[in-house]
Amino acid sequence: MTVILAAPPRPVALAPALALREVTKTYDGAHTVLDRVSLDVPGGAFIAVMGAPGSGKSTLVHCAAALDDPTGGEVRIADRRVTGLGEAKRTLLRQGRIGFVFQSYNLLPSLTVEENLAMPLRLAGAAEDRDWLRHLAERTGVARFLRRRPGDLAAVHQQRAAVARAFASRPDLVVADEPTGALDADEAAEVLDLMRALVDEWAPGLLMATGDPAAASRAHATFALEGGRLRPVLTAV
Ligand SMILES: Nc1ncnc2c1ncn2[C@@H]1O[C@H](COP(=O)(O)OP(=O)(O)OP(=O)(O)O)[C@@H](O)[C@H]1O
Repeated sequence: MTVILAAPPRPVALAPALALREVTKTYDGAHTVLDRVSLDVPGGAFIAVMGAPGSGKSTLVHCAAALDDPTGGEVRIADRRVTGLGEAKRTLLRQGRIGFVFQSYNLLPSLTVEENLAMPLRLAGAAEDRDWLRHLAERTGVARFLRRRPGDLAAVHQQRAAVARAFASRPDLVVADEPTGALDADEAAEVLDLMRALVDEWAPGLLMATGDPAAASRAHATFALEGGRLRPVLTAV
């Protein structure tokens, strides 16, 4: 019998995957990097934030993903207020509800690809779901590498595995910080197409920081971060 795995069921989300309200981040009491930034990332939306080096893209992503606390304003993930949560609750929220893709993959080198993919579910205390992990690995093109260690893989396959890991817990939100920064143009296109397809199929919100206009062009919408403020980038139709 052939078992066909459907896309993972998701409840209809009324709240956006991510809501930033008047988020401000000031370093050292003087250096304001984010200045009252508001942004909604609905489920099923791939949103890019572009900006020059040092404009605050990583700061924005870190505040959005509960890795850092804003100085002011509010962050909500799937209608859960993140701002003001204690570290233990924020860790639980990150493990269960947020997926991460970094420029340098950040796979655990001593674990196999399969163990890396299983890690988010394990950390979130969820039951192991081998059918889901197998489906995820096939969908992201890393099934043939499951027994290998990340260091044995080409860069593009490492990033595919990192994308798989980011979606493993069926998160509300995926954040990607320069996910193509270590890849050549063809590899970057491959990874971006994969991320876009997974957002379209599985409907988390995805917030990507990038300095690369070609990467941003794969998003549903793009914003520029300048002087601490976000402005929509209009694209030609
Ligand atoms: N922990 C910190 N303490 C003090 N200043 C910081 C800290 N983190 C970042 N900054 C400063 O905030 C500004 C924005 O940094 P951030 O890394 O968010 O920008 P970015 O757009 O992601 O840059 P890049 O593209 O070069 O990674 C920079 O001037 C940086 O030096």
